[in-house]
Amino acid sequence: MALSGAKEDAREVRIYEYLDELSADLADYISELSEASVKERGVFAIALSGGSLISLMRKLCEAPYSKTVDWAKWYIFWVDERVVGKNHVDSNYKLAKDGFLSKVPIVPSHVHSINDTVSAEKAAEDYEFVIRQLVRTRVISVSDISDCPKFDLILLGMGPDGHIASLFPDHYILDEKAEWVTFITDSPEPPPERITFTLPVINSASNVVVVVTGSSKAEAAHLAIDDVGPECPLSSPAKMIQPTKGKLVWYLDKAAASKLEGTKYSE
Ligand SMILES: O=C(O)[C@H](O)[C@@H](O)[C@H](O)[C@H](O)COP(=O)(O)O
Repeated sequence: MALSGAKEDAREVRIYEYLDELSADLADYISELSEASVKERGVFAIALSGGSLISLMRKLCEAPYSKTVDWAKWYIFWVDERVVGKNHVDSNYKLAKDGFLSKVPIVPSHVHSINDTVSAEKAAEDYEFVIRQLVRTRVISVSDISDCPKFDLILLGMGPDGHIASLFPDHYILDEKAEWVTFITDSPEPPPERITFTLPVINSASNVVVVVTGSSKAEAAHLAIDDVGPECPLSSPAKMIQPTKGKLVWYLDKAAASKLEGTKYSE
C-alpha cells in the first residue's frame, strides 16, 4: 500500500513502504506518461538526472514495459551532467547507459548527451543549442507562456541539502532566467564542473517527478513539500520546483517521508 496526498491540485506526494513497490509504481507512471505523450505528440522527450533515480527506474527494463513502451519514440536528455568523459565513473550519461539505456531499445540518435570534450561553459552552450534545434522541429514541445522548452517529463533526485539537478542551495544560478542550460565550476559536491537545466526550464515541463529515498533526505523533503512558512530556507532548490502548468509528483520512501506533515493513506 502506498500513502498518498494531493497537497495542491497539480502536486501529488506518493509514499512507499518498500523500494520495490516505489520502483514498480514509478515504472507504471513513466510508461503512462510516455503513452499519453506519444498519442498526443508522436514523441516522448524525457530528461534524466543522476543518483539513485536510475536504479529506481529498473522495472521499466522488465516485462511488460520492455515490450509495451514505444521506445522508438523516446528522446533522452539530461537535466544535469558532470563535465567529465562519457566513460568516467562520475558521468550521468554512463550511469544511465549502464543501468537503463543499454537495456531498452532506444534509438541511439535519440540520446542527447553533452559534448564531453569542451569546457563546462561551452558544454552548456552546446547543449542549449541542441535543445533549441529540437524545439524548432518540435521533438521537444514549447511552453505557451514562456519561451522555454516543455519537456514531456523531467525526472529529478534530491540531495540531503535540498539540491536538485546541479542547482545547489544559495547558488547564484538559482536566479538564472535567461539561459535554458547553464554551468557551474564550483559544485559543493564533486565533481566541481557541471551543466544543468535552469529552474525556468524545469518549471516549464509538462510533468516533473522527484524521487527521494532514505532518512538523510527527510528534513529536506519536509522543507520542500510542507508549508513550513518562515522556517524554510528561501533558497531550498527543491522548494522552487513549481511547474507553471505541469504536474509535479513526489515519489518518497517511508524514511524520506518520515518528517512530512498531514499525509493521508490511500488504497
Ligand atoms: O550530481 C549530483 O549532485 C547528484 O547526482 C544529484 O544530482 C542526485 O540526483 C541527488 O544528490 C540525489 O542522489 P541520490 O538519489 O543518489 O541520493
